[in-house]
Amino acid sequence: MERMIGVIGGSGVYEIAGLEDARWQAVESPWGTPSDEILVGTLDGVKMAFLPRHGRGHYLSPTTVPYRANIDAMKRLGVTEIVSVSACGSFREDMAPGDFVVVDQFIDRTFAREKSFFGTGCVAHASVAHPVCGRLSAACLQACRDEGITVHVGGTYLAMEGPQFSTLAESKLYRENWGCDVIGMTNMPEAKLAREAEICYASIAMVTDYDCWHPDHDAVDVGDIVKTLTGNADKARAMIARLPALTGPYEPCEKGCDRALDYAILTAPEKRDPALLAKLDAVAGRVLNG
Ligand SMILES: CSC[C@H]1O[C@H](OP(=O)(O)O)[C@H](O)[C@@H]1O
Ligand SMILES: Nc1ncnc2[nH]cnc12
Repeated sequence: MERMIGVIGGSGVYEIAGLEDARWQAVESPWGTPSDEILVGTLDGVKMAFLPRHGRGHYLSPTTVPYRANIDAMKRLGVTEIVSVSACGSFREDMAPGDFVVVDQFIDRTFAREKSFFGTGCVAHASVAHPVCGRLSAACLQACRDEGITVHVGGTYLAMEGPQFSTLAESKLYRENWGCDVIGMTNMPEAKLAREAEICYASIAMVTDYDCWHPDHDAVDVGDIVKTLTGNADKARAMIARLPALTGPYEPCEKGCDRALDYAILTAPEKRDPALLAKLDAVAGRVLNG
């Protein structure tokens, strides 16, 4: 197996620079059309694949991002690890706009999205107790530090449906009662689907604002967010450029992300739906055909 680092770019991150032999490649998926073509190339001898989550021109909302098609397309390309970079609001005074957070937990409050590749005809229950890959997250942390980025180790990301920002009552609930650190609209179900696809996943949340709980920041303003977003996007691209050198050649995941489906599928072989199995060829081919 060869390492291929996938990067999913969030708001403000619609391309990455410096790839050798770079080309935008269309990838077909039985789960729909991915957000965009995928920019493939090589960086320091490591294969890379970049996908802008909202599409170039930011035409997809957090609800309409085709999360399953995106993860499936990455799997079909041979991506072994996904680094997600996302804009987020902060619930903590010390996580200031411009800071990065290496997310390690999520609370999923999204409700209008398809969240699994599995279902009737092939039921599977993957564990997401530890929803990010510790090894990949450590590499991202190192890359941030090497770039001189102010980075926080660990944080709980509240994934909301959006597209509106939170009410003050919601913001206080997530911060004061639920102990969340940051808030965004896209990392769920992306992280869950990456786990089902047995792809290591790390999330770097880039703080753009203090949401609306902060006494000095009355309401979230997209104009202010965009100002911070541009600087964050530059830092994200610099961080990503350091990853190939830090990760080195492929090795099986010591945390087991690449074996997440080993005991997950419950449906008896004779009860499995051939049409669903065909769609699962990339995501679950290792366990279904192995
Ligand atoms: C730009 S403000 C809200 C928007 O930004 C984040 O997107 P992403 O996670 O893709 O960086 C947030 O989740 C919202 O979709
Ligand atoms: N405050 C916020 N809430 C949800 N998503 C965001 N993305 C950036 N800032 C956000």
